[in-house]
Amino acid sequence: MEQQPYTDSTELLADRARLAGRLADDGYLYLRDVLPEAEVARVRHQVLALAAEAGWLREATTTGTSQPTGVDLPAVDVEAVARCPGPTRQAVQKAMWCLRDLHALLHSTSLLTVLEALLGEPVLVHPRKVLRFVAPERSSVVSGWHQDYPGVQGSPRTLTAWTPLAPVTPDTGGLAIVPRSHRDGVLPLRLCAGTIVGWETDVPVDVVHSGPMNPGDVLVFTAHTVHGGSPNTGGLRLSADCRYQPLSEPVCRDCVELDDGDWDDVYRTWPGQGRDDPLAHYWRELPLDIVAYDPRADVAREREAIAAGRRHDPAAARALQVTAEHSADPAVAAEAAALLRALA
Ligand SMILES: O=C(O)CCC(=O)C(=O)O
Ligand SMILES: [Fe+2]
Repeated sequence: MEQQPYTDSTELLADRARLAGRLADDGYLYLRDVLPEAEVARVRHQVLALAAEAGWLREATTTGTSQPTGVDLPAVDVEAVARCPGPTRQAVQKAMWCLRDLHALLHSTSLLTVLEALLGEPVLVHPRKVLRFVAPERSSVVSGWHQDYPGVQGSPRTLTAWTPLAPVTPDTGGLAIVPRSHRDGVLPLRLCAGTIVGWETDVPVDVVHSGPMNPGDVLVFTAHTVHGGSPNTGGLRLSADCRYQPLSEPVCRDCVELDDGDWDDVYRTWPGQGRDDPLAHYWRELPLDIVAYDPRADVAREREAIAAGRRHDPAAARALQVTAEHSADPAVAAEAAALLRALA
């Protein structure tokens, strides 16, 4: 697998047609200095404050952890994060994700201008944003090669923006992109025990684009571009991602509604509990075509994981665990749990 640096498309920002042409050719854009650095730093400090409160950080130092760009990041106390009981860890991550400034950052005018230029029409910013707090050793399980479309559904023209909240170095790894991988629609998957979802895109990966990134830089890629998080052997990797689509196209309900709790729980942490806040429930004013999530591909994958489990295929371990925890069919979940125990 050949590693090459991202193609820097920053200078195409002034030329909408060439910018859109580059995205259509390569399946992604690497753009420097799109987001205001002070706004990124504000979110980073708030996330780090929550991490410190949870006891997840070692003493902040100004030596040793200094990154090349001069951002001083405290080191993560990996053992403390590992010791943290699951529900507490989820609560801390949820508190990070709820931060109003995180949501506001992903609505920044400078970023929306780029996405409107690329989509050529009014844009829906997906309400469900993602914050990733990746401690070094957690990265033995990576996001793995995948396309966003099967999970996001709705408009196939959806674009993802991925942005680091702290510098991405070769050690922390960032988001690797398989250039020109977006041209053949939805690609097949294969079982893979080392990824978060238990599957990865089943295509040969010859060339990968990656590289260091600074706060303010953004990667934009299509819903069919193959990409995945790189292993993190360094310090904390902090990033945010969000999806943007043409407002006129269908959007999947799961990109708008939360699985656990409702949006008012999120806004409870916002100033004035989000009352009269233009960022709260903003999509309710918009003429959305909301469609149901189509579970057929997930169901087929659950069946495949079960079949592989019955063959004692160790590659099915993670997919069986996900099926055991999340299948909508209790009999399938129970069989997945039993097959997983048999594999161990
Ligand atoms: O940061 C990662 O590990 C994965 C991010 C990703 O898959 C995305 O933003 O769509
Ligand atoms: Fe993704």
